[in-house]
Amino acid sequence: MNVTPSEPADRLPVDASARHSALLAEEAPAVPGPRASGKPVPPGPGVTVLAGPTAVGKGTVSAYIREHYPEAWLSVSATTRPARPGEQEGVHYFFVTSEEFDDLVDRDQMLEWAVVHGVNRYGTRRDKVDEAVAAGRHVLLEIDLQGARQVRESLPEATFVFLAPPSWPELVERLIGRGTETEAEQRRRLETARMELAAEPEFDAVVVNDRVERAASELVQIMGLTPRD
Ligand SMILES: Nc1nc2c(ncn2[C@@H]2O[C@H](COP(=O)(O)OP(=O)(O)O)[C@@H](O)[C@H]2O)c(=O)[nH]1
Ligand SMILES: Nc1ncnc2c1ncn2[C@@H]1O[C@H](COP(=O)(O)OP(=O)(O)O)[C@@H](O)[C@H]1O
Repeated sequence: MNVTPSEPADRLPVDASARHSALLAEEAPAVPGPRASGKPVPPGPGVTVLAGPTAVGKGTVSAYIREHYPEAWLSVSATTRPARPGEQEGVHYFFVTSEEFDDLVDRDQMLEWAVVHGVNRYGTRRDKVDEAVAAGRHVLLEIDLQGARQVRESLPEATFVFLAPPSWPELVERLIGRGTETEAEQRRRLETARMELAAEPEFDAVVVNDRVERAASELVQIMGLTPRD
């Protein structure tokens, strides 16, 4: 008798909507609600750190601020990841080789740096931030949680803002909707996101990214700038 062996369920091909439902069906972690900063709004220029789980919209909110609030100074990170189509050197990132990144670290030029999502290194150039603060700018660093923790060690006076999703299902939707990661990578990032959400109490304030303009307006207010609604 010729019997076709059945495949284990986890190797069966599943369509995208089934994968989507599977990711959404997993137990949702607690998602923090809005929390005002306990710290007073800085009277002058200073550094604000924006962190939060993958796909919450950190890049989107930062891009909105770059476009609509030219008075804010957004740090441009150095990264070893290759540029994506449309990304410009010095605008989105400083794209450097692994050797160049090592050199920046060895010369203590990095305010903070981290391996993000297990592959590439990202870091903030200390000299650029110092220059911007000295020039009286309100500085925004959009970095990951490991980097935020390092900045808290070296610049405890900075303001630390956690960007939270409106809900866990919405975060899953944004990650899937962005469509830039494989399913395995999405799963890995969602596991990391669970840990990142648990770090919320380390931050001075929580801004919920429900609508980009609203979240940006709340963030610039925390930075000491005047929001435009
Ligand atoms: N620690 C640290 N993290 C950074 C820095 N720049 C970007 N990141 C983080 O790196 C991650 C990857 O960013 P990106 O390359 O734009 O990829 P994408 O978010 O997956 O589209 C995000 O979580 C950023 O917050 C940095 O200078 N330092
Ligand atoms: N307030 C929002 N409402 C709906 N979708 C959003 C919002 N903010 C961001 N997004 C979408 O969510 C996805 C992830 O945003 P992105 O900025 O890439 O996240 P992060 O930089 O935190 O990884 C993108 O497709 C983006 O267009």
